[in-house]
Amino acid sequence: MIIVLIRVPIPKSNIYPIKENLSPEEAAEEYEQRLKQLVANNTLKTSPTTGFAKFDLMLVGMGPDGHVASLFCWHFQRFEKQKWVTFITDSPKPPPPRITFTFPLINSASEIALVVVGEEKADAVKVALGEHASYGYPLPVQKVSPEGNLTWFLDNGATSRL
Ligand SMILES: O=C1O[C@H](COP(=O)(O)O)[C@@H](O)[C@H](O)[C@H]1O
Repeated sequence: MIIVLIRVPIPKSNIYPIKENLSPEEAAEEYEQRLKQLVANNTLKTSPTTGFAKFDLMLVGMGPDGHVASLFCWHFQRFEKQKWVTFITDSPKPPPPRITFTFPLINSASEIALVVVGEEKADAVKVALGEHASYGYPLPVQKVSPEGNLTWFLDNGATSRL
């Protein structure tokens, strides 16, 4: 992400990196408070529907297991309803400790671009977008539902099983 950000004219002061010297729990709390400050000083809008911060656009990826952000299938964080930012210490994909936006925050966005590249993600894409495909449980990616448009950007590998 840093590689992307240094190529676009975003002022450094508009980039909010995760504080890596804190524990995951502290870092998640600190990040949530920073977002709330941005709402308080009108830098970020609030969704009138949910009361969570409302980003104009979120760029979201998906793992081969259908996880988005760091919201994984068999982890309770995907069901968080109150917090804006949460943490995980046993992510199945390295690194184990991570912090992540929660679904209520993600889904308060105006627009989401879901960018999925690679054949290893084709099964999860089929479950999310194909007819009658299912693993028998909903994948986190199937819970991505912004207040405005959700647009998928897929390469040939990711669509190979549709
Ligand atoms: O762990 C993660 O993986 C997904 C997918 O990553 P990708 O490099 O295969 O596109 C990513 O979207 C997510 O933000 C990250 O936490």
